[in-house]
Amino acid sequence: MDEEWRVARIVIIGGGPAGYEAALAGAAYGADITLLDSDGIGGACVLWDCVPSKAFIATTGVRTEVGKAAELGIGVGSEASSVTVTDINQRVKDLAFAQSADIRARLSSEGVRIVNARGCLAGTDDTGAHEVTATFPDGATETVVGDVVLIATGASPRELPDATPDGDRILTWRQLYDLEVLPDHLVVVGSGVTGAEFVHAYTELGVRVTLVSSRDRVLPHEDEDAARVLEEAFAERGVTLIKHARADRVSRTDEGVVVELADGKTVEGSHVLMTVGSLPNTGDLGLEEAGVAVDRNGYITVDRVSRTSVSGIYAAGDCTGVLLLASVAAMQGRIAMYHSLGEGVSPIRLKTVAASIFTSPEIAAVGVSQSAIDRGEYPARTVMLPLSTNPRAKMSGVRRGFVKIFCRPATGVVIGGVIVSPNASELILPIALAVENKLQVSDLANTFSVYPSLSGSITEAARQLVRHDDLD
Ligand SMILES: Cc1cc2nc3c(=O)[nH]c(=O)nc-3n(C[C@H](O)[C@H](O)[C@H](O)COP(=O)(O)OP(=O)(O)OC[C@H]3O[C@@H](n4cnc5c(N)ncnc54)[C@H](O)[C@@H]3O)c2cc1C
Ligand SMILES: NC(=O)c1ccc[n+]([C@@H]2O[C@H](COP(=O)([O-])OP(=O)(O)OC[C@H]3O[C@@H](n4cnc5c(N)ncnc54)[C@H](O)[C@@H]3O)[C@@H](O)[C@H]2O)c1
Repeated sequence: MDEEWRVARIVIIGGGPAGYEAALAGAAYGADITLLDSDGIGGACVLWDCVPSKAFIATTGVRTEVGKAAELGIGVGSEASSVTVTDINQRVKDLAFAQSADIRARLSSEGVRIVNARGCLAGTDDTGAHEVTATFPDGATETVVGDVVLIATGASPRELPDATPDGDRILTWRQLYDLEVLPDHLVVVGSGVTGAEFVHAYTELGVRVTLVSSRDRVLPHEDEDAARVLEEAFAERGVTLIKHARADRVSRTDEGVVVELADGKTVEGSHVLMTVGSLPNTGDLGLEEAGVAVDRNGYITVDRVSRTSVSGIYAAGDCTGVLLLASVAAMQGRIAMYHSLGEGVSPIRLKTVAASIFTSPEIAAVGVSQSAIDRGEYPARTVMLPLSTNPRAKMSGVRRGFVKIFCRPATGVVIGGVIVSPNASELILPIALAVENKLQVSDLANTFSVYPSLSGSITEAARQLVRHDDLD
């Protein structure tokens, strides 16, 4: 006898990578999916953060490549290449909106119901199913019912109380694409990944940049050797780096802006870009009334299969504060769907996440970090191979960069690595594959790499680890 299964009703709040990837995963299993999004499908990731910043950096990189031509004997220079910032910004915005439209079309074709509304938890009905109030832009409301709710509302730029962005001179990274002229002198406050990427991009366009870092170096959470390489690259491009400097207040002057630091010093510029982190979009979701636990910073507490403290309510992406990356958000969203639909699911493993910083050179890393090894948290053998000896690097005029690989001392199993080079975001994959699949350094070492290639440094680094591996 054929058994009729009731189709699971799933309500997803937020249409970024966490929400839309979950919707696609749920739809593939035949669930009835309603996706509520207030600001555009693709989320902040596609419209304001990841996608536009990477498109902007891809554009600015062209100017740097042109600038390198003279060194290789080609007679053009970056001074000759003019910049029309309004054209660059328009192309970036067009790409972002096109990407958003592609995702919307895909969701619709998979049968996902997309609702342009803000979602808020509104209790349960008689059957125990979760109710969500959808508030439309005109103020009208509708109640949507789900057996399962996924919260995927992302995060927003953190603002300092005395540095309110005005979209003109005091800017968040989401306001950069509306600039009609390039800043004469951009002050970037915050030396995390976002700050570093925009320092890089604007120097590529020839803009004078000052970076205000509250810490003793750029990229305080990343590999120290990689951060040092980036500081050298910044210094070469004339970036003024002010370390141990906390911005307290930013105000407008007749000419531009003045940033007041905690030690009483000031920094003047034409514009300031605030990159001082993000805050989760969890304030107006009815979480407290629903009993959904959040941490002291407002991030929703989840376990490794994206469950919150309330049965049937899941959360994924930046609103959970678990590694703020699009790839992690998407994985958390998919895992939430598989788990809620009773499919086989592996809990998320953060040690296998590969990530990249899109500076020049790029910095990509996966697995255990050098600092964790240095602290004695993981026994490991390590190798760091500079790119300066790589033939392909020499041919392309690449002077900076390295490959690091970390492996277990006895077995040679690869547990992490860092690559600093052009296209490190692409080159990290073999190391990520090795970490994910517990491959040994001998597996990497015995793999043919193309000659000449930058990836040759990965196999060479692995060979150096094999050579010292007495116990295998
Ligand atoms: C400048 C920058 C560059 C980045 N670059 C990269 C990168 O190169 N690679 C990478 O992996 N990650 C990158 N990230 C991180 C990445 O953008 C985030 O991790 C990703 O956006 C998280 O996706 P999400 O789905 O959790 O949230 P979001 O993308 O923020 O989407 C959430 C959506 O939910 C909507 N929403 C909020 N509240 C409600 C509500 N109540 N009802 C309905 N809708 C709601 C929001 O408006 C938004 O549209 C970058 C971040 C920044 C700031
Ligand atoms: N390429 C990528 O994948 C990419 C790009 C951008 C962001 N991201 C993600 O977003 C996350 C957040 O990065 P982020 O850089 O936006 O935020 P962050 O929180 O990592 O860095 C903000 C920095 O600003 C500093 N700061 C805070 N207040 C300050 C003040 N008053 N004065 C001076 N400095 C101050 C902090 O000490 C910190 O170093 C990253 O961890 C990453 O996961 C990823």
